[in-house]
Amino acid sequence: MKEMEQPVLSVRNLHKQYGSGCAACRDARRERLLKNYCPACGTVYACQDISFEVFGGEILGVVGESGSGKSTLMKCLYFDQEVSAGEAYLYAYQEGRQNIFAQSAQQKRYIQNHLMGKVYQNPLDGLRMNFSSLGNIGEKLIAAGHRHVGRMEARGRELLAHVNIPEYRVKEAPKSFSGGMQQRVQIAKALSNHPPLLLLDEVTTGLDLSVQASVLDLIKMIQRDFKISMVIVSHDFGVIRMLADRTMVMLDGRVIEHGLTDQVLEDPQHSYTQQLVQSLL
Ligand SMILES: Nc1ncnc2c1ncn2[C@@H]1O[C@H](COP(=O)(O)OP(=O)(O)OP(=O)(O)O)[C@@H](O)[C@H]1O
Repeated sequence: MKEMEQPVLSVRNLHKQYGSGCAACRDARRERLLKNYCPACGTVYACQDISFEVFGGEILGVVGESGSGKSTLMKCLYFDQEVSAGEAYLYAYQEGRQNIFAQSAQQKRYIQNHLMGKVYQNPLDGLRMNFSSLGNIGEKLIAAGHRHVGRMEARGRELLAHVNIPEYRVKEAPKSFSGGMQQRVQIAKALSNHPPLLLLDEVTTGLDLSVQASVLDLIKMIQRDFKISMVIVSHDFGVIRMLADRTMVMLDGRVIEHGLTDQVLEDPQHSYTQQLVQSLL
């Protein structure tokens, strides 16, 4: 019998709140929230009880309006923020037997440096603007324990060529690049250690439409060439439709719908998803 495929990432009951809560909003009293916000104490319930899996080579899209909790979810997954509760398992880490949220700071750094890549909406968060593009990739390789300068440079050149940075510009710093080129360097950097999982947070937001299209094409090409699993967050269902195999719709910190992207598009169940799909027509 064929063994069940193990998920690359499995997230269970992830919860993130900003604030300690009060008698009016704790436990089962969440119906008293205004969207994700407790008017009595100001606590924000940014992510509530989020569970999902990502399988080998697939793209999971996360779509939702501003403030629905998408970026918080990504920050928690990449340890940019501590979760308030919940568990996550990466198959590449101890064969998925250890909750990565419960690991030491050192182990979390190991996971960040070897097993995950993240591409931020704002290139300032993912790149050192004054380092050369090759230097940015070198930094990530050094953090993962590489020391051989020649091999690191060769890897950097190979990756930058893959994301279409011209060979003659690889020693330039990203600060002199266009927004689209900066995102390409971020993607190359995130890929440098062959991570099994890539997290992309609103990576095309703010780019011109034609530049957006070229970055989306690049993401599709990377998935095809490297068979890498991805979680892609966007407020734009058009982006998710183009890239994601499965889609999770978030509203007010909760997942309100989850399914194959085609299914969600053809037969949206929740009224909010219906509005999102309508807006695409
Ligand atoms: N550091 C923080 N302190 C308090 N509340 C926060 C903090 N960061 C985010 N929030 C709140 O958490 C909620 C979710 O924010 P988040 O940035 O995850 O949403 P989003 O769906 O990514 O939206 P956007 O695309 O606009 O960033 C929002 O209500 C936001 O105000």
